[in-house]
Amino acid sequence: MDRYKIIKEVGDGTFGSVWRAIYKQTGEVVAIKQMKRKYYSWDECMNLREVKSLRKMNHPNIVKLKEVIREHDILYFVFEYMECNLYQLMKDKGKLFSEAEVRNWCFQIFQALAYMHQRGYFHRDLKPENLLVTKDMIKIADFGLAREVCSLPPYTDYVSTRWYRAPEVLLQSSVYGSSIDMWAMGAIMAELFTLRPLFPGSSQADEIYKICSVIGSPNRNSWAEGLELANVLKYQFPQFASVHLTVLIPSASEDAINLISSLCSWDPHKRPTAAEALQHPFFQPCFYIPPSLRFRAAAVRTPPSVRMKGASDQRTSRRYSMALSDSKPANNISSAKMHASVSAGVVQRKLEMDNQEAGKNEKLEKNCVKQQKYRPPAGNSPVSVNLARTSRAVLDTAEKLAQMTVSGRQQMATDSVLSGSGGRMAPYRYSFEGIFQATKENPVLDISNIGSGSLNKSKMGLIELYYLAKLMLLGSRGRGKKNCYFGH
Ligand SMILES: Nc1ncnc2c1ncn2[C@@H]1O[C@H](COP(=O)(O)OP(=O)(O)OP(=O)(O)O)[C@@H](O)[C@H]1O
Repeated sequence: MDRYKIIKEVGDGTFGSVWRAIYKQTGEVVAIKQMKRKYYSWDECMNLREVKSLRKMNHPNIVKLKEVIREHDILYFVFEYMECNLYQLMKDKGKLFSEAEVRNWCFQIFQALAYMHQRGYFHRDLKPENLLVTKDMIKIADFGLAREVCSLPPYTDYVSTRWYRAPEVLLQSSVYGSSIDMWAMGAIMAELFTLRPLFPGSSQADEIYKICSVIGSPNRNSWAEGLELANVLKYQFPQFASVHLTVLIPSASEDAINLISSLCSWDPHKRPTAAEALQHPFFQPCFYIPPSLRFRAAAVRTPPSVRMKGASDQRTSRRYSMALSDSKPANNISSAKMHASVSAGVVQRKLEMDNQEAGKNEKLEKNCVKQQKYRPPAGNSPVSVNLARTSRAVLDTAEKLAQMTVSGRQQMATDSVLSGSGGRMAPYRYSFEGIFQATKENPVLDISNIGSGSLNKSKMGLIELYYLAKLMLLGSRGRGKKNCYFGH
């Protein structure tokens, strides 16, 4: 730990306290989570869900675990540092977020969830406090409760914070799955619009009561399994008719309301998966750039303007991956608080984020995918099939278009023709302020902000115009098909 300079505490959770720190050698800012209980062996640490799941995740919207350190039986996780959590952001916000902001965040989170769920994990404790934000970027953190989809039920341990807890978990089902994350996302999305929790239950029973009072009590049609679960518990749902969510979330568009309603469906099978949610009309203005292109884009150039100072890349994290030292303690460290500089002691550190793990992961993913029931992305309506096709076409076209623009971009990078920021080029990063909300790490392209005055054509290269025109064309094709998704 003496390699880090501890700056200040930035969070205190159930299992650990989190500190902002600086990696002395490079000046990189990191977050160090000091676990509250002691760990007497490495095996114990490596068996932790947080370690097991996070070491397999490599996604721009999942907070990166850079290093694991055990020193004097105290366990530290070193993460990439994020400025604040979504709860803090909501708390400090004087006015409501714009729909574009909500969309941008949710799009990123659904991408991370799609990645995670596909790889056989679900988070189980999604809440605003576990969504970390730096500028336009949002990342999922706290994998303390993450579980493998393939791990065998029954799941009997405590999961999720009450306000975001899915009804099947409230009713003590032991066979829930990744759709509990989707429920939580519905509640979080609604909260982003209103800055108030949608189901602020004061107890387990009150939580169900609050849910009934918003989405209406379940019946045989909406959730037959739920009635059975309630029956087992001898629980009777309070009787409520549903309230139209527009009444509770007046600032949200019809598309947003439609997505929140499907996410907050009683029946877990009726909730969209993360991959399906990404194709919802609410995200129509967002544009997803496939990971293959992100890699190429990153290889071209990374403008300093969008890169966190000292933020590490994978190469940096791999540098620590082999290290595993074991020496005698020199000083004892207080388990209560970390000090500005910690002396060297029994140090064991490890980080696993290599391709071998990724390989293993693919296998797991395949197995999991096999076991999952196939569900068509958007019901069986021809409209939804069209939508799915349109989205696929958008992706394909994006890939082709971006391939076309790679060389052009590279060439122009040298003469700054396209630069919107003093000669700094941003391949695939669309540096035109107010138009594109995209970063290398999370290239979400939001064209919803394009307005008459927002384009500075003099700064815009032909390639951008072509790309933009294509996007708008593709985007407009889907219009008029809204509100038909997920059969609603
Ligand atoms: N990488 C990070 N960068 C900046 N702040 C962070 C980071 N990770 C965590 N935090 C802050 O610390 C808080 C607690 O972290 P975390 O949720 O991981 O701890 P926990 O003990 O598992 O909490 P919980 O009680 O939710 O289980 C977060 O809400 C966040 O504000």
